[in-house]
Amino acid sequence: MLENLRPLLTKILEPFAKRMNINPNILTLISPFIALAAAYSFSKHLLILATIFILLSGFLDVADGAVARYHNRASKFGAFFDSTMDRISDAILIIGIIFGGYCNWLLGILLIHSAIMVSYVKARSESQGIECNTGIAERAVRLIIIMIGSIVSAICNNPIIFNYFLIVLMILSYFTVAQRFYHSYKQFKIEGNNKNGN
Ligand SMILES: CC(C)CCC[C@@H](C)CCC[C@@H](C)CCC[C@@H](C)CCOC[C@@H](COP(=O)(O)O[C@@H]1[C@H](O)[C@H](OP(=O)(O)O)[C@@H](O)[C@H](O)[C@H]1O)OCC[C@H](C)CCC[C@H](C)CCC[C@H](C)CCCC(C)C
Ligand SMILES: Nc1ccn([C@@H]2O[C@H](COP(=O)(O)O)[C@@H](O)[C@H]2O)c(=O)n1
Ligand SMILES: [Mg+2]
Ligand SMILES: [Mg+2]
Repeated sequence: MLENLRPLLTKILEPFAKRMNINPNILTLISPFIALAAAYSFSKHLLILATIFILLSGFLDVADGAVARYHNRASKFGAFFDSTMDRISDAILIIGIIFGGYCNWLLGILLIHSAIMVSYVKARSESQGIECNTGIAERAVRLIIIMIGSIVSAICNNPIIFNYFLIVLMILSYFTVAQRFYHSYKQFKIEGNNKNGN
């Protein structure tokens, strides 16, 4: 959904990437620790601070790729490491939200499950050679929903508002799983038909 913004983002991040001639894996590794700070902030009901940490963690997630590409350091391990750290960050954030009491354990489990399923379906599809960059609630969108929910809830001083945003997040995440599954199903079918000469 936000993939169209990538060229613009690459341009914006260029001056940063130019100056940061370091191993991009360092940025990738720092990101989950910042997510941990966000989770701790959620557990202490510091919603605005948590949002700032999510923004910073998300920034590192876009910066690692930008640095890797700018300095020709992009690697297959880097892509794998980036994706793995993102899954860890996703779970850490939700655990902090559960500890903060912004959702019950069932919604929390479903949020973690749906977030992991979104990228699992993509990863399995891509492992079979099918590109799967589709679906409404990719990671950036999921983080933005959490940030907006957190900020609105802080401004209105009403934790229930955050809970409503989390319910929407869970629904959109499972919807994305279905979108990616259907997309892959169609591609596998086309591939099968081509092989059979239909
Ligand atoms: C607060 C300050 C101290 C520091 C802040 C720095 C500022 C300069 C702000 C920077 C803003 C901005 C650049 C930060 C964006 C944050 C975040 C919302 C974006 C996170 O992007 C994730 C990224 C993931 O891509 P990646 O390839 O690394 O990882 C893939 C991912 O894990 C996939 O998972 P899934 O399938 O999607 O679930 C895996 O499958 C892949 O394998 C894996 O590779 O995505 C980047 C895509 C987009 C192009 C990003 C567009 C971002 C927009 C421009 C964001 C605008 C954000 C606004 C600033 C948000 C404001 C909200 C407000 C605070 C309420
Ligand atoms: N440590 C890393 C992180 C990322 N990459 C490369 O960037 C791609 C992801 O780009 P984002 O802008 O979305 O972060 C990833 O697929 C890798 O090619 C890397 O090499 N090393
Ligand atoms: Mg990244
Ligand atoms: Mg990432």
